Order: sequence, then structure tokens, then C-alpha cells
Amino acid sequence: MRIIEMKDLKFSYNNHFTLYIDELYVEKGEFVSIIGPNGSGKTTVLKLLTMIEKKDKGKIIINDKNIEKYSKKELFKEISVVPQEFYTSFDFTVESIISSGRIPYETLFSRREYEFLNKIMEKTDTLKFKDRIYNYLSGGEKQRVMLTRALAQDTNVLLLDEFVSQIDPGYTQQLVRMVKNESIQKNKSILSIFHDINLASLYSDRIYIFKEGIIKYHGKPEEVITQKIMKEIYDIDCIITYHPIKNKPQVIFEY
Ligand SMILES: Nc1ncnc2c1ncn2[C@@H]1O[C@H](COP(=O)(O)OP(=O)(O)OP(=O)(O)O)[C@@H](O)[C@H]1O
Repeated sequence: MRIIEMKDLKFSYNNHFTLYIDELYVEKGEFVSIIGPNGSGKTTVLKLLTMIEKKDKGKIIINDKNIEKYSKKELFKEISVVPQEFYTSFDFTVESIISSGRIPYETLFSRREYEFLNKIMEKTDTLKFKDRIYNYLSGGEKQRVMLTRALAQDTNVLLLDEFVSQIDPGYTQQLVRMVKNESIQKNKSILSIFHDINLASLYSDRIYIFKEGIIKYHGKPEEVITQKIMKEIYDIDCIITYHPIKNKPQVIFEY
């Protein structure tokens, strides 16, 4: 069953940049990635799915319902987002940012809620700095907080925009595994933007490759992560090797 579906879509920022999507979908329990060069339209896809921008043409269906039929509150019971950057002009603590993930549910502050949040903070290792001011955290710590907030929102769909781009290798592995487990164990649907092609290839069921506002390629990692396609999309000279355990393509620079 398709949880997200975008069809025959057109969107333009004042005719400056135009995104065309003939078809993009995410099935229930699938881990799907979007990769592509800077400015190819990846984040714009997430902005359309979260009502930050409004499509000019086409269809966006989330959980069998047209996006226009959702109120923002209803939508955020279905979808949680880890944005590329998150700014706040107030000195919120980490704990208050994370608990804002519960706002769509209007839950009262209870012992159960408190334990639920603590458990998620423990999983992402953010509990130890829950009383610190979010604005003063390092880039990687902020990304961990935003992922924790999204997990606290506990939705069927997770949209991730380069969610580990500033995170060290240890936490990267831990957090990507955690997200993968959300899809495998809880049947959640993941749509994640990556610049790290090898991470996308290792963890994704399918990959969309964007360039200049269109989907150039789409398929399983072994179908789209090829030397020829990498050259065409990124103009890189690379060698493709295969992961010794998962047998997924991995890109290494020629030199
Ligand atoms: N609010 C806006 N108004 C006008 N142009 C915009 C706006 N937001 C983004 N753009 C432009 O639209 C294009 C696509 O941007 P988008 O953020 O979707 O790219 P991206 O593929 O996510 O890039 P990156 O890998 O650098 O994050 C870019 O050329 C960008 O400058």
C-alpha cells in the first residue's frame, strides 16, 4: 500500500526553479531515499509534503487522502519531519523542543508521557543534555535532537532531510540503524534525503535520483548506483564496489 504518492506534479518558485515529478511514492514500511546534486529539488519535495509550499499542478496523496484535505494538525499526526536546519529565536531547552513533537496529540503531561519521552531520549542518547539550551548545541547534537523530536511524534511517516549530515560516524550508524528499524519493526514509511550515496545505497529499498528538478533515475540501489549514472549525475570518476555483507553498491572515488 502506498502511504505517500506524488503524481504529475509541477511546482515553481516564481518561475525561478521548477520541479516536475511524474511519479514518486513510498509504500508502507519502505525506506526510500532521494539523492542528487545541490539545488536539484530534493528539499522542495519535503516542503510540498509538509504544506510549506503548495503545488501548482498534480496530486499529493498521503495515506489515501489528498493533502488539501488535511489540516496541519491532522497532517502532523501522519508525518514527522527532520529538517535540514531548525532555528528558534527563543532559548528553549532540548527537552522542550523534543516534547513539542507531542503537540499534535494535545496530550496532558502525565507520568506515561514523561516515561515515553525519556525512553526515546535514552535511545538517541540525548537524555544527558535534556536541560541544555538547544541553540547552544553543536550541529550534530542539534540533528540528534531533531530526530528525537520526530521519533517522539510517533507517526507512520518520517521525512528526513540529510538527518545525519553533521553527525559523527558512531552516532550516524546508530541513528540510521534506528530509523531502519522503525521501518522494519514498526512498518513505518521513511523518505530520506542523503548526500552520502553509500548510506542511501546500504539502507534504502529504493532510490530516486534528482537532477535539475526532475527524477532522472529511480530503482533499487543496484539498478541506479552505477558508474555511468554517477558520472552523468554528479560528474564524478568513481569505481563501484559491493558491500561484503549486504551486497549493495558502494561508490569510491577513483582518486
Ligand atoms: N523559497 C525559495 N524561493 C526561490 N527559490 C528557492 C526557494 N527555496 C529553494 N529555492 C531554489 O530552488 C532550487 C531547489 O532547491 P532545493 O532546496 O529543493 O534543492 P536541494 O536539492 O535540496 O539542494 P541541497 O542539496 O543543496 O540541499 C534551488 O535552486 C534553490 O535555490
